[in-house]
Amino acid sequence: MLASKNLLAYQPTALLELLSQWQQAGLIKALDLAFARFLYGHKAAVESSTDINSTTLLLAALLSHQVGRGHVCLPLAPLFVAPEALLNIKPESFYNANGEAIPGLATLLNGVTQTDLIAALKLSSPVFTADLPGISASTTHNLYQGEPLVLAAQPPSDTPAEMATALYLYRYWQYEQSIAADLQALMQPVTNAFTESALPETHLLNSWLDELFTPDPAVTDTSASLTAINWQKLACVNTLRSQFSVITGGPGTGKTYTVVRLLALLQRLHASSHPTPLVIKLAAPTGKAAARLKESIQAAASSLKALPESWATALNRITAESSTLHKLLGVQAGSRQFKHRRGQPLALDVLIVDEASMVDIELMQALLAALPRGARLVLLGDKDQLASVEAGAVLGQLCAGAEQGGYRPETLAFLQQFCQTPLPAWLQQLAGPAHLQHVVMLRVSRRFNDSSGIGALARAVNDAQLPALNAALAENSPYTDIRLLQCKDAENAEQQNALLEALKQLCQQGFAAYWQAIKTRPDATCSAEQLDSWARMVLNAYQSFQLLTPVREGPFGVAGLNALVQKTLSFLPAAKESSNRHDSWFEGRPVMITANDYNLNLRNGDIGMVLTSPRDGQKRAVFIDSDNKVRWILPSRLTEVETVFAMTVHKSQGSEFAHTVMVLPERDNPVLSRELIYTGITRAAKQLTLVVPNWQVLSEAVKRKTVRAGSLRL
Ligand SMILES: Nc1ncnc2c1ncn2[C@@H]1O[C@H](COP(=O)(O)OP(=O)(O)OP(=O)(O)O)[C@@H](O)[C@H]1O
Repeated sequence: MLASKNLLAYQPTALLELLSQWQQAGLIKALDLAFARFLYGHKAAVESSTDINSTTLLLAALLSHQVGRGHVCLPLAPLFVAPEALLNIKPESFYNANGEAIPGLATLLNGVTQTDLIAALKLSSPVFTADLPGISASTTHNLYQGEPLVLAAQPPSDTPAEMATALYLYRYWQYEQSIAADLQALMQPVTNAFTESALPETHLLNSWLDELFTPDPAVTDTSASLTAINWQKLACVNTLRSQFSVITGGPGTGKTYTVVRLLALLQRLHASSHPTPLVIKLAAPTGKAAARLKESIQAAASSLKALPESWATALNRITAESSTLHKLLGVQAGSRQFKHRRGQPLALDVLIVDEASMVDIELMQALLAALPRGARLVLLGDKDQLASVEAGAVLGQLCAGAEQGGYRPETLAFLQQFCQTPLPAWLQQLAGPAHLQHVVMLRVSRRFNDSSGIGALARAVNDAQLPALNAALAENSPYTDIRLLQCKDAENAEQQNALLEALKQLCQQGFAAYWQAIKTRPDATCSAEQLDSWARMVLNAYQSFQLLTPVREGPFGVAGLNALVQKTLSFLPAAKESSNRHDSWFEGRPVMITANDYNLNLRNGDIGMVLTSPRDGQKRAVFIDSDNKVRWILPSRLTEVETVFAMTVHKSQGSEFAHTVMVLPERDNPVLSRELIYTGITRAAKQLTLVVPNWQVLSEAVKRKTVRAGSLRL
């Protein structure tokens, strides 16, 4: 019977037919099917004597499916443990439109072992077997003959068993290899002026660090050792040990505060033996994040003015200029390759990358390849945030285990020299992973202290503590910075209407500020400066209130919420005009750029506002560029834009809003995860409103932790 046949009994053509049925049923995408078909055709084209079998075709389609979901590879073992969790596709047989049973993944894998899969892959011509025991990396490289797939058998030592054997697209395998090799080189103890031996005496370094990191009056809890430890100082000093380091921490834990002090320290150390300053560059994955980094560095640098005179030269040499990573590396039209790459490196000594969780594997590989010899790389980011939109979760992998420290005895001993409080023994791990020796996690949030509901909620979500989540959001909770709007009964139409009404009211209040700002329009005789400062005021007022949602479709998705806002805000001509196909450029329309526009120098994610200039009565979209200049752009020049009363949580990464309203959909959706909820919550700087049409959706999302497959071996 067809439904009970397992994978090994399928001919390739029959398997392709089955994949086609999976695609029609929405289990996999057209691209995944096309990839399997391509491989079958590829085999015919190369007239290989070896075969391509149904196992390879199935796994290739599944790999393509996984890459589309952000994974770097397809680990084989979890296919047998929890295929649904791994792939988010139905494991059992299901039925097509004609009521016929179609075998699902579990049926296909019935009676098949991982050894069967590996044996079949190894027989297949499009599969290259890498990492064979006893064969060196360079020999492996020489053996490669252009196969599109790579079967990588990981050494079992420091990788979880379930990741042990994985199938890769060649490109991603290559990225991982390249990142691992570059990081390994950067993690060696440095041999230039910053080697540990070249550092000043510990007591001198300690006194410099004490000047930079004065005891923080905000940290009142000195009883608990974790908060008594000055993690910022440790992060700063740990960075001196090698050319690579990571400073991770939640919102407001002082990543920028620390890094600006690190820059001062590096310049001071460098000045003692070099006449010219270090060339420091700052970058972030998005224009918005780059602009925020610049602002935060400027603010943090100005807080250092009280330092003793001996710091003056070093402080003058701190740069706050930041750019996007793409701009730094030099995008080349029509090419995936950047201007700066291996052999044509960047001209810098120190590179600070903020919001590193958003850097995908391809960009990370390009960045590391473009670093010049001897340069220092510091990644800043929140390991608990959503990973990059494209495949990979490099920051997450580099920080895996950072809560527990994972420090080898020599790392802990080094750090202890700079910490008055004894470091807890649990931070030590005899053979701690190499990468964790370069990571320091900042653990005290200055923005969200003990009385912050946003902080409490973020912690509850991160720890998947549903009781704590309930308590933080309860009506009698002590927190004034968070508010819950919910339907207690998701099926109750009356409650749903009440929820929508409450959301409309919230929008009326929240969006009133920017409309008030628009109404302060200067008159036609105003100067260019007056015009710009009006636009700046409107944009700033707009930033104070933002709707976020995890999804695009449905009443609580981006489209539904944008429509709701336009209908609700009576002050917008939008309610009438937006229905007019020819004039969606109504005044007060907030817009987001959805694709980089190199001609206009606008970046994906930039937010602007449509305003009518009092000077000529013409509408323009107004943006503030990375140099903090106001730009007035004719709407007709903008092609890739969308209204952004509401934006996806993904798009909100790297931004924060005074009052964030996070609206969840009414039905569960596989994109909802703990990281997504955490990211949305932590976009709120002062006030958070959580809109929950169905409590089940929130609790399921918090339970769903995304682990992206990939296995950087360092
Ligand atoms: N040790 C400290 N003493 C006093 N103030 C501090 C200290 N550390 C951080 N702050 C203050 O806390 C606030 C948040 O710090 P900072 O912006 O550096 O955090 P962050 O981790 O970079 O935040 P984000 O999540 O926005 O990237 C800033 O106002 C900063 O000046």
